[in-house]
Amino acid sequence: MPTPDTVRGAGSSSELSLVPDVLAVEARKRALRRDVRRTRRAVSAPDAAAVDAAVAHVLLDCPLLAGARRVAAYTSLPGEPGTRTALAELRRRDVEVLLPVLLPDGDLDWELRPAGPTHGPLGVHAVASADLVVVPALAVDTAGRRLGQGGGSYDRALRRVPARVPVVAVVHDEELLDAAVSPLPALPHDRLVRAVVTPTRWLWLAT
Ligand SMILES: Nc1nc2c(c(=O)[nH]1)N(C=O)[C@@H](CNc1ccc(C(=O)N[C@@H](CCC(=O)O)C(=O)O)cc1)CN2
Ligand SMILES: Nc1ncnc2c1ncn2[C@@H]1O[C@H](COP(=O)(O)OP(=O)(O)OP(=O)(O)O)[C@@H](O)[C@H]1O
Repeated sequence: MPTPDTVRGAGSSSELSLVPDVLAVEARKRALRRDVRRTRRAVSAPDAAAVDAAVAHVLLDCPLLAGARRVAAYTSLPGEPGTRTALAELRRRDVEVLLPVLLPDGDLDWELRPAGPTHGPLGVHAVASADLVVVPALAVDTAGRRLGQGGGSYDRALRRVPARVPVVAVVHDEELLDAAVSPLPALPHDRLVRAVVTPTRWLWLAT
């Protein structure tokens, strides 16, 4: 699959000439984030509650979760497809849930819910102990590219996740883009996600 938006990283012989490309990719990411945030602000409270329930239904029914004992996830923020029902159901099923704690440098520490024998943050590498990692995104394309909030937090966290552990992003249906038609802009540091969950379906991505 062509990836015209993927820019080669440091070490390339034409590194300097790529700087404007990097700036252009970052500008395209910013514009896309602005568009998605604007659309997300328009979601009504009743719709958000229905989406929260629908996400739980899709996520908990999908084979990604089968057998998982520890899941890294997140508590949804306003506008994001809700994760509250799914988190409550995971706890009801006695699945351990790791939740992110944003560090001052943008990296992510992790807390266990319910708390384990040791309370408090477990360290940035705790995400490696999950059987499944559920990540927020503003958009995802079918090649697995993910557009996040722009802090680079999950790019760092996902580097620590073993390759065998599936990473699944949660987006609204219209935020899942066809990579052949509208590929998301991406840079070398961007980590791909393996699957996506929307309020209506889940699917593996071409990674
Ligand atoms: N639910 C959730 N938790 C998360 C993330 C996330 O994207 N979603 N993160 C992902 O890394 C980390 C926290 N980073 C975040 C960074 C920015 C925003 C945010 O709400 N940004 C504003 C826009 C700010 C701006 O314009 O610059 C917004 O969305 O309106 C949220 C989380 C860890 N926890
Ligand atoms: N491994 C890393 N270490 C330090 N900084 C990084 C790392 N990966 C990415 N960054 C930086 O984070 C910034 C934002 O990256 P990017 O636009 O990909 O964020 P994002 O994936 O959309 O956000 P998030 O993961 O927080 O939701 C970039 O300036 C990038 O250089």
